[in-house]
Amino acid sequence: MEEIPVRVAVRVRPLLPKEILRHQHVCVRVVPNTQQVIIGKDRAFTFDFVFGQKSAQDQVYATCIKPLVSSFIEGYNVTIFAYGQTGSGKTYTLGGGHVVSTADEEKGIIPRAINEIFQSISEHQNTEFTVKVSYIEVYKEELRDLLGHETSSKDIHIREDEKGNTGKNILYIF
Ligand SMILES: Nc1ncnc2c1ncn2[C@@H]1O[C@H](COP(=O)(O)OP(=O)(O)OP(=O)(O)O)[C@@H](O)[C@H]1O
Repeated sequence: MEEIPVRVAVRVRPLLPKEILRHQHVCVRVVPNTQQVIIGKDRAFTFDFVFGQKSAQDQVYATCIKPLVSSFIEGYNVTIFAYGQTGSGKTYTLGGGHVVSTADEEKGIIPRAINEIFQSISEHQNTEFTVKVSYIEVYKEELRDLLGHETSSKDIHIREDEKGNTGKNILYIF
């Protein structure tokens, strides 16, 4: 992947059944064969990646996440985050919801990336790996450990070290 530090992907989600029942309509149009969306009649915006209503989870993963996971496996720091108003599809795209019961093709970024990381680990028999995971919710300035409900929010700290890495004093869950 080309050396661009930040890339932005936009994904348009389909209308939900309740929105169809209320006769709501989609106001964003993806221009075919471009990375452009048009809002309303003529307000065009260009992004690094654009995914339309019919885009599949594997398409999103293969296009903009897989190359980052490969870089991560090679030792680079990588951040992927979803941003958008409530109900816009962040959880769906990240696939952090009911992962265990989700059909394979519906799985989002997190389970796909985890699979790929462990697949890569299993292919490197002579190397020792340590995988640490933390899953923290930040809500109204409060931190919550989503993997350990008994952890008090007071015991979780986000700190930055001299190299700008966060996580050194953050709570790790093994
Ligand atoms: N690409 C998609 N295809 C089909 N359904 C989708 C898609 N994106 C989102 N949805 C559905 O839209 C609804 C809202 O999505 P989701 O819960 O992911 O939003 P969110 O941005 O995480 O919201 P919040 O910020 O409130 O947690 C869910 O029912 C989800 O299944």
